[in-house]
Amino acid sequence: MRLLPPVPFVGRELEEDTAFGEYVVPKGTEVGMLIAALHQDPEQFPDPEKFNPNRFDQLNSELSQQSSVEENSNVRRDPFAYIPFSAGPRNCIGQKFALMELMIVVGTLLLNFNIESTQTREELGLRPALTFHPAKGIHVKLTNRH
Ligand code: HEM
Repeated sequence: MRLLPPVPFVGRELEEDTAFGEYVVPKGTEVGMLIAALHQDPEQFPDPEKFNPNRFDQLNSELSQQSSVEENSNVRRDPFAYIPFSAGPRNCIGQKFALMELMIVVGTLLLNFNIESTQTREELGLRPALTFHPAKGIHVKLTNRH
């Protein structure tokens, strides 16, 4: 969700002149926000290329009460540094459903199987479109744990 966010970018049309740092972008401009790049900001995620789920550990014990993805981010991190479901009034309406589904599916798989990837990240052959797709599928080896 951080390194390869399924939705790599979102767009908005500015309703008013908006300042981004030293630049003022006029009303009506279409702005693209590259979530995939945002998630690799080394100031927010040191050693950004590294897959390290422990980055999100701090509040994991509160996961069951979590009401938004941001709450599961490191508290010292900018609240908008990690936005796989976007943010604001038009963010993902399926966010909570998707997270529940993810936890159930991934949890059930991990309880029952050891999972080993047979590809490197480069071999996934990412095909960026509206959503990120692996060009040739995701190949894993499952070994029964029981
Ligand atoms: C891991 C899974 C998912 C991710 C990463 C994801 C991500 C996103 C993102 C980034 C947006 C764009 C929001 C924006 O423009 O600011 C979006 C919109 C949306 N998503 Fe998801 N989504 C996921 C799963 C789902 C599911 C399961 C559903 C429905 C059951 C869903 C329904 C929607 C809808 C209806 C919108 C449009 C909301 C609007 O424009 O008001 N998504 N999603």
